[in-house]
Amino acid sequence: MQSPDPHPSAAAAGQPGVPGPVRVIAVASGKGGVGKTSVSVNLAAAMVAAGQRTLLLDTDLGLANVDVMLGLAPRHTLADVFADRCELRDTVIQAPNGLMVVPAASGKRHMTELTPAQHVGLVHAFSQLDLDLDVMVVDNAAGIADGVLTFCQAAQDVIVVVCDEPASVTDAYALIKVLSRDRGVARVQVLANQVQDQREGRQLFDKLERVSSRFLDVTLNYLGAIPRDEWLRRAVQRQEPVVDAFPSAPSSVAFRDIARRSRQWQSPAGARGHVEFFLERLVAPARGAMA
Ligand SMILES: Nc1ncnc2c1ncn2[C@@H]1O[C@H](COP(=O)(O)OP(=O)(O)OP(=O)(O)O)[C@@H](O)[C@H]1O
Repeated sequence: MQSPDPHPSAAAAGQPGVPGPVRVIAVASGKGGVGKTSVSVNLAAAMVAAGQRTLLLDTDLGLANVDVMLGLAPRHTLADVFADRCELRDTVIQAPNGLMVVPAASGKRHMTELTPAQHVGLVHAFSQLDLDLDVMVVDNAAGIADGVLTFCQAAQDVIVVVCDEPASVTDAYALIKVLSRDRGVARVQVLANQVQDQREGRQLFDKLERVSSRFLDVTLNYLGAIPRDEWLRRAVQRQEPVVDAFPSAPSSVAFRDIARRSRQWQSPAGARGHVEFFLERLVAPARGAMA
């Protein structure tokens, strides 16, 4: 990977041939296995189906599985970019449904944590990517590692996926707490996954909301719920998004509804809504960490 460009955000919206506003949505969960990657893949696929040019970025260098879920066989991954074996643009692959994907690499234990220099390098690499995008969905690793927090802090919106297990709720709260206290994140979207019914989703949100409003200075929005759905499991087996494989499945209907509503989110005050905003916010904590 090349050294950072001193002017990484030369692109300005409105100029001919220059990418316009890109909404960056980070998906995180605290606890692993709650369905974060399923949510990232299907939300991104639903956005593509709605006509939005969407890139799905897998940042889980330890247990990456976006490519597996989509049946892709990447030649290069994010891990190759960090090892100077290729450029970021070489990693971008297109899924059959038109979704653009930057895959990570599975099993690189030594790479699970990005160093501040790697963050800066990634920022530089993104600034060189000449893609016309409306949305970038960032699938994060489970947990509250620095890299996860940095990606969430840099995005305009953070979706925290939670399911009805005590550890999921506790870990989601821990994630929201560090995002709010240490990273200044003021708003978090909560998505309940694998619910039996709508009431269960709302109850999960209420639990989180009660404790957050008492102890934290953060606004939680209830994004909705994805039902526990056998069709989603079948789609995972087929290595396809459920929204494409089984469009009328209950989970597909829920994903499309959430994708539609996410288009109506207001940008937080001060956010310019461009990919440069994401890049600058990624690079800022990295510079701080190096100082
Ligand atoms: N709404 C759902 N209905 C039925 N099964 C689901 C649902 N969401 C996720 N699953 C199943 O749960 C399993 C874990 O999902 P997924 O890999 O998306 O979780 P994750 O949170 O990304 O895990 P990790 O933290 O390991 O990356 C998958 O096998 C998937 O089939």
